[in-house]
Amino acid sequence: MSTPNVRPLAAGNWKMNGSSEMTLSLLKGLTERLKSAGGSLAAEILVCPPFPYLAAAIALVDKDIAVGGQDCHPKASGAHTGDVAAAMLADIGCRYVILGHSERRTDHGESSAEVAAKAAAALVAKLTAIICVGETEAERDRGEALKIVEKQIVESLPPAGSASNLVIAYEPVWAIGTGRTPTSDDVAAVHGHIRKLLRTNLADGGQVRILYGGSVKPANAAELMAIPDVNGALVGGASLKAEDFWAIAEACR
Ligand SMILES: O=C(CO)COP(=O)(O)O
Repeated sequence: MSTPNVRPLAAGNWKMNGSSEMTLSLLKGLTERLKSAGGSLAAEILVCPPFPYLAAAIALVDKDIAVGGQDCHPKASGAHTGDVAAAMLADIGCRYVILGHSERRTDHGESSAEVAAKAAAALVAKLTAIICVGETEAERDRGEALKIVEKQIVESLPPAGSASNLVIAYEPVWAIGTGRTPTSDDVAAVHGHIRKLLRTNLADGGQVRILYGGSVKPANAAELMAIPDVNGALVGGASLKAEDFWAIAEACR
């Protein structure tokens, strides 16, 4: 549900999916829908393709659709084979970067301290950092969801974070790609807790956008977006189809 003075964000995380052809057809589909809708939606739209397709994506969209990376390195440059600096993302026209996704925490052993360092680098490069947090199924079953999310938030926040350069995404690990979602009450409890933490830790924490992610589909988007302190969605699978992602973006209001 809307938080005063906060524009929702509909963000598509393509993960390791896509091709040149798919980038072209998906972004054509989104820009055409946006044009038909009069040029803008209640929500800001963001797409985060894999690194090889970022430049093509930026060339295809006009400024009403933002493009972001899925990771960056904490250092500005140097001997880090395979990594990408935040300034490089900004240099080609990215405005956002997703950090600390649970798949990176698992696949690459990323700690919250590393996520905080990456977020600090993103802010220096004038990118908005989308910091992902979320509990595993075992942690939820043990009643530790709020505790885990709190620890991740507190440890991942960069010192200079503010509502203008920070977004938090709550993504329960067990809801990602599974078709399962928490109950509205459970989402409300976690988002409410995150809001409290943000208010405590940041001067304008009441204005930071908090996204929900994990099996968001056109069929459940409106219900999820109506929950207090849900200010948009971070969408995986359903962001790979223009029709589905558009329907979700329209529900982010
Ligand atoms: O991980 C996610 C987005 O970052 C969510 O993925 P799904 O929407 O495929 O569940």
